[in-house]
Amino acid sequence: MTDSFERTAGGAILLDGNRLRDEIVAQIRDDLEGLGSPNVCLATVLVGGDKPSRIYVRMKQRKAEEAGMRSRHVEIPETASQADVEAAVQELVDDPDVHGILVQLPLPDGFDPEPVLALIPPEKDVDGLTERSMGRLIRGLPGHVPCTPLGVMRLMERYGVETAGKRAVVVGRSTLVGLPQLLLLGRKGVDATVTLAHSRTPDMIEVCREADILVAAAGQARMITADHVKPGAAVLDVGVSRSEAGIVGDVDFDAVQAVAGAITPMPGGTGPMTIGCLLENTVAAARMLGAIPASA
Ligand SMILES: Nc1nc2c(c(=O)[nH]1)N[C@@H](CN(C=O)c1ccc(C(=O)N[C@@H](CCC(=O)O)C(=O)O)cc1)CN2
Repeated sequence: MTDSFERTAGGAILLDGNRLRDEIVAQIRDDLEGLGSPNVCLATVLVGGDKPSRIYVRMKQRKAEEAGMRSRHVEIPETASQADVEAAVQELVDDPDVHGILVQLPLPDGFDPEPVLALIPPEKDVDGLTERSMGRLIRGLPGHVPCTPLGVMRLMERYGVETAGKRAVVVGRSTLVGLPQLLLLGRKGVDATVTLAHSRTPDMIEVCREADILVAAAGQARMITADHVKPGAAVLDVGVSRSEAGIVGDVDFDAVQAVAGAITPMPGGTGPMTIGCLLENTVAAARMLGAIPASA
């Protein structure tokens, strides 16, 4: 790992997602200004009134605007029908001025996300979560990659965490994070040897302690303790639990930072990177759709 980065009290490199997200936003803003500020538009769809989802969507819109993009927002009440949601998404699919479409997940109970996501063509699927984008990821074809696991990769790259020949353990098997993370870590050129651990994994501590890179994405507050971590390992926390005391990750930061070689804070680690990568995917979408010159 390269030195001269900010470190925790215990000496681990702080994998600062806010900082890298801000660098990404500034870079996109400069690039778009250099191209004469073309129309690049991210559309967000929020169904129902879930408070965290509303916060995430607002953050996405705000950062998109800071990056010099347009943002379009469609809000659909929980009383609407599945057909209403599908019609709203179809309208965005058909609109040539919209380059990226993001349906905030989870949808409220009673809505099926699959037919909604299936409407989004791969070029506009800036979340990378549709069947076709996931299939492309598995097949190694070009396409948008899910933002949170991509953000984990970008953080490791930015802070010089080596992956080739290293052992990686991903805890959690969600389609949003765990499964695509597994694929990204094992990709040619990244070349980690990856283990997927989950709620039915026996000997979780021993499995995690083998990891040079540990990605915690189980949604179990502070489940990763110092005992789970090999000294010097990079630990990336993707889990989010909300408590009276605020946001809590899957990693017991205070204990683990004393053992790890590098660690994400929570908040301020992988969450902001989800948004940074979403914006990068949106620029790539605009390029695929011809709104930005291919060579830029
Ligand atoms: N369609 C999608 N839905 C969801 C995704 C997603 O990638 N696509 N991921 C999560 C939520 N999410 C983005 O939507 C997200 C979560 C957290 C953050 C973030 O920056 N968190 C901050 C803390 C913010 C707070 O105060 O609440 C941090 O970690 O520092 C951004 C995006 C589920 N749904």
